[in-house]
Amino acid sequence: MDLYLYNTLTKRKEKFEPLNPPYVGMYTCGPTVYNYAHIGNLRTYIFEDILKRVLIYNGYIVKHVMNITDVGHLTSDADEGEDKIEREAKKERRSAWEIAEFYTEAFKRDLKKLNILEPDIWCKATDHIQDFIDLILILERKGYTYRTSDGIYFDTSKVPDYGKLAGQDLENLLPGARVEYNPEKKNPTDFALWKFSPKDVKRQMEWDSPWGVGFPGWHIECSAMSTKYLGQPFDIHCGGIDHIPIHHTNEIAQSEAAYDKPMAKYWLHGEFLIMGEKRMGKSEGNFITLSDLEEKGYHPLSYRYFCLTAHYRSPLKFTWSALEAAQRALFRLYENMKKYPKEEAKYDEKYEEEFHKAINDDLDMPKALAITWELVKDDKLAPEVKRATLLQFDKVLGLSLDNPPEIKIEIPEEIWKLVEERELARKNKDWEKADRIREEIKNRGYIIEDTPQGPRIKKATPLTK
Ligand SMILES: Nc1ncnc2c1ncn2[C@@H]1O[C@H](COP(=O)(O)OP(=O)(O)OP(=O)(O)O)[C@@H](O)[C@H]1O
Ligand SMILES: [Zn+2]
Repeated sequence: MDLYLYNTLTKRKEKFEPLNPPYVGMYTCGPTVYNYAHIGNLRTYIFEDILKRVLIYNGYIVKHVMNITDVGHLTSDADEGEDKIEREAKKERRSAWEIAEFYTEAFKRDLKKLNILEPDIWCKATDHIQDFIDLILILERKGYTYRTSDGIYFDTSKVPDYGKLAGQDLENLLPGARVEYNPEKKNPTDFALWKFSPKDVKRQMEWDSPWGVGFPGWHIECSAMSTKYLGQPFDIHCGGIDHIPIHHTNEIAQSEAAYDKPMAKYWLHGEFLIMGEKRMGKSEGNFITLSDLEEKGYHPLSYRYFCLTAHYRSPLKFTWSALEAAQRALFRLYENMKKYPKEEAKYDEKYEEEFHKAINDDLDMPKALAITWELVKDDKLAPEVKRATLLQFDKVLGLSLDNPPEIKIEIPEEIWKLVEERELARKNKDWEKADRIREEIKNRGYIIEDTPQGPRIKKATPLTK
């Protein structure tokens, strides 16, 4: 079945035709590891995971590379301000290396909790300094670079189709860059390939280079590492939509200038998770982490399910009530799954075809979920066939349907005591007392649900409180 994907480069949904089938090279811009990922960042990694699973579902052999930016990402994407890692190191009074290591591990744990398949190659910027220098040397030799007092810059006016990814004329590009326009730059859109260490502050991360001691620009990192591991051109490059006008535009400019061939064939971008009226962002100061959700009684996979309810190219507004609804739906799916007998069966071909069509239509996950529920509600299908079909879908959904998780929460001893007291009151038909205890338990942050198997205790979420 043909697979269609929306390509930011051509602004069209295109039939996916890899350069070297059945192999697919895929590069996803990884995190800048100066803090925990927020659930907005994680929405992008969930979208990329769905993309990768859909490719695998279609029989492709995917080589997935993800970088870790542990140096060079400045507080402004326009090459101004402090290095995010060094700034955090100062704040936390730890070394920049420790900060990077700590948040890299935290990031990997988040991915695991969300059932995100691990990349085949993780590449860390600080392990590839020589690769960056080599690429800058090629650009220098070809006349694309110039020197200012604070670094080596790329001259974007030398690239006739600069900005083609964003599809705007240069006047409209990079409003941020123009505001903070460094007067030594020849063009507002020019960007740093190598920055010199400042004279007044000692940096923790810095390296010698043919131009002076300093550190790489953020964009050169992804250009050099993607080409090193996937060649050029490679098939798919992705990230969040904020990467279109600056980061990916600059990656394309450097890589194509260096090698005179396209960088990647397909460019896919995930829309934002919105919090209130703005995108969720560390720099926006309105962010929530996966641990915040867990502390409030939500399972990470409920967040994954929540993300699947929207198309990756639509903004998604985060609300607690929507997350609550997603958790309920997911756990209803688990309840159904547990009821089906674990017998060998083949999946239902009609449903599988519909599901496959939906995912191959530019990853239409809301439709794929609707088909999933249609299947669950279909009385004509044998339960073991339902199970087999759901397991087939789960190769893409990634919701652990074969092994539904429980929400593991620590229930304090005192709450158990109250639960037992309430059970006793109920046995004695003292309903008033039982209700009083239920209220008491609720005030302490837990919810009792009476089920035929006895009481079940859950941590109260902001909505059930
Ligand atoms: N609100 C959001 N919704 C979805 N994806 C997002 C959001 N904010 C950032 N992203 C994406 O998350 C990924 C990781 O970004 P990165 O680690 O560079 O975060 P960041 O830019 O430092 O975060 P922030 O801008 O929030 O401080 C990128 O692909 C980026 O496009
Ligand atoms: Zn990148």
